[in-house]
Amino acid sequence: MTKNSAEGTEMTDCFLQKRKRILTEKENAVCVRNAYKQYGSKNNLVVVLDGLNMTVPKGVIYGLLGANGCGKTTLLHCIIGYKTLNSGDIWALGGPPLSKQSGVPGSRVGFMPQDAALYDKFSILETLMFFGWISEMKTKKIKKRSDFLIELLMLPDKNSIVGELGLGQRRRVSLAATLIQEPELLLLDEPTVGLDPVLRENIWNHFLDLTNTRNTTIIITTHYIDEASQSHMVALMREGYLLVEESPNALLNQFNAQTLENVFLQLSITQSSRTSGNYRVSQNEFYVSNDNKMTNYKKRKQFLKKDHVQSLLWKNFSWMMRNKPIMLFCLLLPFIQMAAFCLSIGNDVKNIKVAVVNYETNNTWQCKDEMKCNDTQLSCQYLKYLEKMDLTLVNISLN
Ligand SMILES: Nc1ncnc2c1ncn2[C@@H]1O[C@H](COP(=O)(O)OP(=O)(O)OP(=O)(O)O)[C@@H](O)[C@H]1O
Repeated sequence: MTKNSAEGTEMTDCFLQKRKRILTEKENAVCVRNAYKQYGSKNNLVVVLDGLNMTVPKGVIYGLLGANGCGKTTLLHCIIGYKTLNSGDIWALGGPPLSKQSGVPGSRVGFMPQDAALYDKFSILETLMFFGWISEMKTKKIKKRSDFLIELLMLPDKNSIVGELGLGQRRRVSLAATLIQEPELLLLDEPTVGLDPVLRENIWNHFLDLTNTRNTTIIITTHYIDEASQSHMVALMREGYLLVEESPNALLNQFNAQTLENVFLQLSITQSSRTSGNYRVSQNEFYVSNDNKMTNYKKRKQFLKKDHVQSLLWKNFSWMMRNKPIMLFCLLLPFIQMAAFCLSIGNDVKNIKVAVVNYETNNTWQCKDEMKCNDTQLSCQYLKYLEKMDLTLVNISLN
């Protein structure tokens, strides 16, 4: 356990108790009940979530631990609505999985995926501007917060191009993009993997600050047990469900252990020795009734949002400014096409014989030299016009 967490364990427990007391069913940030998720078909079936229950009260850091491939990412994807459960229920911020909540604006949720999903051509600042705008933030606030996050996450110059950054730096930019909007709920998939210890400490202090000052809820997946011990709640995921979901201090007391690693070892051994997978250390105290499921689900989906359109236009514009030759070609292409068309097949025909059958003048083709306003032999006009072009008119009779 780090110095920070050791000092804060008692405070953390008080903090958690206080949160629990004031919680009502509706106030949980995330609730998962009997979640079942499988991949593949009969011959190649992988059960990733197997009756998983999870309760995340508002305003806590929830550390989700588990071995590689145990299903942490899948669980986060189901909470944000990117993937759907085969069975079971999920409530997030009082409604269904987040992407299915029409009324949940971007500023309420931040998700940092495991792979930094960033636009390579943007600079760091442009990336943060883009994510800020699509979360409906004001430009001035984005700039201020960008400066803070660039310093906090020890990022290189704000004008550095994302595509030219190292993998670790790109992940930090991705974290900054998630944090820029100060959302109500943060879901972070291994945000600190491979980071310098000092930087990890800074980031965790910021997380603690967010929960204290803004009541932000943070679900964070990690492989580092010492890191997770700084959370207000930790959960250990194994074989498709959570073996435990408690505050670190309560677990240490309950298992009479010195470290969380010991607790998890005991739990894993106990689980392995049981034939059935029904052992659960803690039961979820904050059950949410079905009535809440549709909360926030009534507003109609907005098809076009001004901020989204602005962000996308800006993204494409800045791409064009960086690729001037391609932009010029795109702008000139219609003119080039028009010119090519006119030069190749759009010219007037010349030096060909044109057969004329003119019933208006009874094929005599004796047009008056001067036409008057009330003359009806308009064909004469047209034939005279044709004669002026380099055409040879031949009068023929069809009789
Ligand atoms: N789209 C998919 N199709 C088939 N199997 C998948 C798919 N996505 C994930 N899996 C499998 O589901 C299991 C859980 O994957 P998941 O990425 O959720 O685990 P994880 O705990 O996040 O792993 P890690 O810590 O390595 O990121 C793995 O065995 C993985 O191979």
